[in-house]
Amino acid sequence: MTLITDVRLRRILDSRGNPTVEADVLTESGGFGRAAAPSGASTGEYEAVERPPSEAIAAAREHAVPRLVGEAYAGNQREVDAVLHAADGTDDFSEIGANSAVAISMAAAKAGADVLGAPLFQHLGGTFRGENFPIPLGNVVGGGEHAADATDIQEFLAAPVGAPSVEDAVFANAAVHAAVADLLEDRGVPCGKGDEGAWAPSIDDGEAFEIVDEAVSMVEEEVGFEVGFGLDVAGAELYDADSGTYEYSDASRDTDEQIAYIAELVDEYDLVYVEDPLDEDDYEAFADLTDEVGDRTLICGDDLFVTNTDRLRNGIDQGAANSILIKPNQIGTLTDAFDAIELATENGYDSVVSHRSGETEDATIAHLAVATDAPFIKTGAVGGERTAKLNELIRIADDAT
Ligand SMILES: C=C(OP(=O)(O)O)C(=O)O
Ligand SMILES: [Mg+2]
Repeated sequence: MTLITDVRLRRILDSRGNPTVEADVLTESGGFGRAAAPSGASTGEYEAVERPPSEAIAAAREHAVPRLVGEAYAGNQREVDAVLHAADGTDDFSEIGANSAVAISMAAAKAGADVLGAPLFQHLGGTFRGENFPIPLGNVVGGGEHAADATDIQEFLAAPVGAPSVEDAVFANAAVHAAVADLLEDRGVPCGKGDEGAWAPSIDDGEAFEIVDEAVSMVEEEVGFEVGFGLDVAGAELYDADSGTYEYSDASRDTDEQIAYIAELVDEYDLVYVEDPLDEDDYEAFADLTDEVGDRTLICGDDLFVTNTDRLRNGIDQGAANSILIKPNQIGTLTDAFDAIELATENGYDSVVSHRSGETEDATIAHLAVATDAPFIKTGAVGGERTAKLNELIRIADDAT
C-alpha cells in the first residue's frame, strides 16, 4: 500500500524569501505527503550539507528518486532514509543535499501516515503518543546572525515551564513577545523583527536582559504559572579562534571568562535554558560549564552536536551539556533525528526539537516533538511560519489533526 510511485521536487519560497526544496511523495494506494526543507543562518560547521536548491533537486532526481520509486515503502521510514543515504553515498549528504534529503524523508513520513489514516505523530511515535506535549521556547528578542545591529546574543527565549497546557504555553510566549514590544516603546526604542519574528532592537545585551526579565515577570503574574527565560548564545558565532576569545560589542572574554559570565547570568536571571554558550569545538568548556550549572539549568548543544549521534556520544562521554537541539535538516533524515533523540533520552539529555531561522509552513517538527516525547520545542513565538508549528501543536492536543 505504501509503495512509492512518485517523488516530485520543486523550489518554493522560504520565510527569508530564499528558494528551498519542497518534496511530494505519492504511494500506490493514493497516499500523499508534502514537506519542505528549512534553512539555517547561524549554521554549525559540522552540519550535513545544504546545496543550492536547484542543484540539490537535480542531484536527488538523478540519484535518489529512481531508487525510491517502485522500490521503497513510504510506511517504512528506516528503509526510505537508508535509500537516501545509499543514493547520496557521502557521509554528509553533499551529493543530493541535506535539503533534498530532509524534504523527501519528511514527505515520505507524511505519505505513510496518510495511507494509514493516522496523524503523523502517531505514525512516527506509536499509539501511546499524544498525551505529553513539549514546552515551546519562543524567541522574543534576537540579534546575532538573525538581525543586523541588534543584540550580540542570538536569541532571548520565553520558556513557559509551568504552563498547564500547550495552548497556555503558546499564548504565554505570544504575550511575552507583546510585552517586550510595550517595554521597548516605553523606552523609546524603535525596532523591527529579525528572521524568526523576534524583536531586533538596537540595544546591548544588558538592556535586553532587563527588558525580557521584566516582560516575563509581567506575563507570569498575568497567567499565574511559571514563565522563565533562556538564551541561544550561538557561541560559535562570537568565538574568534585566532585570539581564543568571545567577541561581544562591549567586551572580549576568554573561555574561562565566558564560562563565568554564563554561570553568572544563569543565577542572576534564573535562566532555565542556555543553548550553545560556547564554541562548537570546545567539548571541554561545555563540560566545565555543565558541571558548574547543569544541576539548575539546561545546557543545550546545537552547533556542538548538530543532531549527530557520533558528536552526541562524544558529549555524553565527556559530560558536555545536558540537552541537545534536534534539527532534522542538520543531519538529513527523520531516522537520524530520531536516533539522536533516543540516544539523548537514554543518557538523560533533554531533547529540544527545533525550527531553523529560514522556515516554511511545514509543521513536521511539531509532530516529531510529540512522537518522541521531547520535553521542549523551539519554534519562535509569532509569525506565520512559526505559528504553523505552534498551531499544529494546539491541534494535536485538541485531537484535530
Ligand atoms: C534556529 C537557529 O538558527 P539557525 O537556523 O540560523 O541555525 C539556532 O541557532 O538555533
Ligand atoms: Mg542555536
